[in-house]
Amino acid sequence: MTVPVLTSPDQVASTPLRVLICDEMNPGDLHHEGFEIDYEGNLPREETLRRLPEYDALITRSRTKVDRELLAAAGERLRVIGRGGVGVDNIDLEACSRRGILVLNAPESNNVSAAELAIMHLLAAARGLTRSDRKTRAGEWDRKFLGVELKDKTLGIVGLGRIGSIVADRAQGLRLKVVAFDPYVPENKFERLGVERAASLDELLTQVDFLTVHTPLTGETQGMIGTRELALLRPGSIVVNAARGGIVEEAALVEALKSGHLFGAGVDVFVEEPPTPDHPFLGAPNLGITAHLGANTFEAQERVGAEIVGRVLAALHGDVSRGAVNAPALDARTLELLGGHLDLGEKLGRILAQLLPGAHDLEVTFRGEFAADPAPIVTAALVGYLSGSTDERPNMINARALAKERGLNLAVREEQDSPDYQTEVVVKVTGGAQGEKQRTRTVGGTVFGRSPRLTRLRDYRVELAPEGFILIASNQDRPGAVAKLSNLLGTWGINIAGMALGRAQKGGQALFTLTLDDGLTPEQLQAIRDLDVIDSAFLVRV
Ligand SMILES: NC(=O)c1ccc[n+]([C@@H]2O[C@H](COP(=O)([O-])OP(=O)(O)OC[C@H]3O[C@@H](n4cnc5c(N)ncnc54)[C@H](O)[C@@H]3O)[C@@H](O)[C@H]2O)c1
Ligand SMILES: O=C(O)[C@H](O)COP(=O)(O)O
Repeated sequence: MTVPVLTSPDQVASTPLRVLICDEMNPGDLHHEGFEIDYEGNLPREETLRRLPEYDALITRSRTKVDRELLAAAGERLRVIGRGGVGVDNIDLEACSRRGILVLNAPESNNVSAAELAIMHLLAAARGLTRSDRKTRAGEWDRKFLGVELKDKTLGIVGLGRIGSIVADRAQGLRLKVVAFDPYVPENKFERLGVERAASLDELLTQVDFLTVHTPLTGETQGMIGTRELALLRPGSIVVNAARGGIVEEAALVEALKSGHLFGAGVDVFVEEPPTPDHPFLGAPNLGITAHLGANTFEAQERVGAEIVGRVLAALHGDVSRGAVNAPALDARTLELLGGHLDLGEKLGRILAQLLPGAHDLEVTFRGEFAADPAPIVTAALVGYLSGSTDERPNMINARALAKERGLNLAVREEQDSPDYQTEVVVKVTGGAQGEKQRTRTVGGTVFGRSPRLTRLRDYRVELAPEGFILIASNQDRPGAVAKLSNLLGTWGINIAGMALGRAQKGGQALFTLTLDDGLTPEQLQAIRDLDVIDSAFLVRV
């Protein structure tokens, strides 16, 4: 795979490349040959916008919103944006990609500090720190308050990534039992960390005394802890959010504190930062607040500065192997030859991520003759399999490294013969706890012209355009099943865009796959599962 060379060596030698750091960090040594780095700390936004056209790269933290306005102000010169930290939700990645701007982050540098802050919030809430501090300052010597011990209690972690894992380790040091919910992480990571795996979020919530969230803010995690979820927690629980504002719904959290259902809470992050003076958090009882300080330690900012400056300078020299968040980068010729297959690989990966997340093995089989080295199709399948579960936005540059970090083993097989199609790509994932029965899921596809087609789902042959929503239903092969299902979809006004039937043998288990123009509500999916002619049904989004 070829990555874009952002700057030719001649250019580097003749004109210094200019980098603007507009947010506060410890940028370390600013003298690097061939570069001019301006560190401005908290540069006012209008100044950033005014000066940006003179720079090749911009380095920010979460304070600076990299939106369309900023990109428009930047003009043509800006080619790299470095985020000194993990979360890139302040950056419009789509707009950056469209303008050909590479976005990098520094996800390794501040995770210890963020994890320690989460533990601090847990302890502070358990012992009523903010309440006692406020009262004592106001002249009230209140020694009646009774806190709770952490020892022998259970901590629930949502998101067992870099920070969640460190929190688990520190919590075990405090003699807490740790249970986590993270469907995207393989079993061996739970085993290595000595953390019990919860099969679902609800299962986690009902068995913990304390809850802390450490996921990125995605469509799936936004509001994932709301009124219903908080009610599932035991009375007297404590909730911590040092990840992103809105993962725990703000109004629901305030309500649960006011009603006394929660003993306390700690937050480091808000939906809108800084919060307005009338924000309901500010009057909520036993709620410890910090001003998005998770990464604010001397140590973290020293590491963040060195890491992001190093990555940005390397990228300006054409090395985008570390920290790339956006921009799949293949040369035009490979894209031309493999384009449809890359799209296919990503779609197969995305389908498998929904059928069997958290796998430990992913195997890709290539059948037939491909117009170019098919290796990038493996990367595309990884992009699809890993997307939606990490802040790092898997792409063609970082997907293999992310897979390695997650303990996802890769295998590739090539078969010369492709009996049914000119080429076929089959992707199989395997997951499950060590010593337990392993589950596998297989999907396959081919390309007609430049359009991907599904050719195989589990052990069944299908032929379907993988688009929109795919309903996968299995039943005993007998008359009437399709009619009952399509009638039901018809009563909900849901249009069937395509359909494929497959069966292992006459009268045996059959699988039908329908592509739908719209999704289904959980109730509609349940109604399908309840049909007497259906054994199981899943909906995947491609
Ligand atoms: N407060 C701060 O200053 C501060 C500092 C650093 C990071 N952060 C935030 O902390 C969060 C975690 O960072 P990280 O570096 O550990 O990220 P990470 O990508 O290493 O880990 C995130 C984990 O969340 C899991 N996940 C994703 N979607 C999920 C879902 N729907 N349900 C359960 N688990 C899910 C992923 O599988 C992954 O293991 C991010 O939101 C980041 O922005 C905050
Ligand atoms: O995502 C992150 O890295 C943290 O939220 C830290 O953000 P900050 O660099 O703006 O403190």
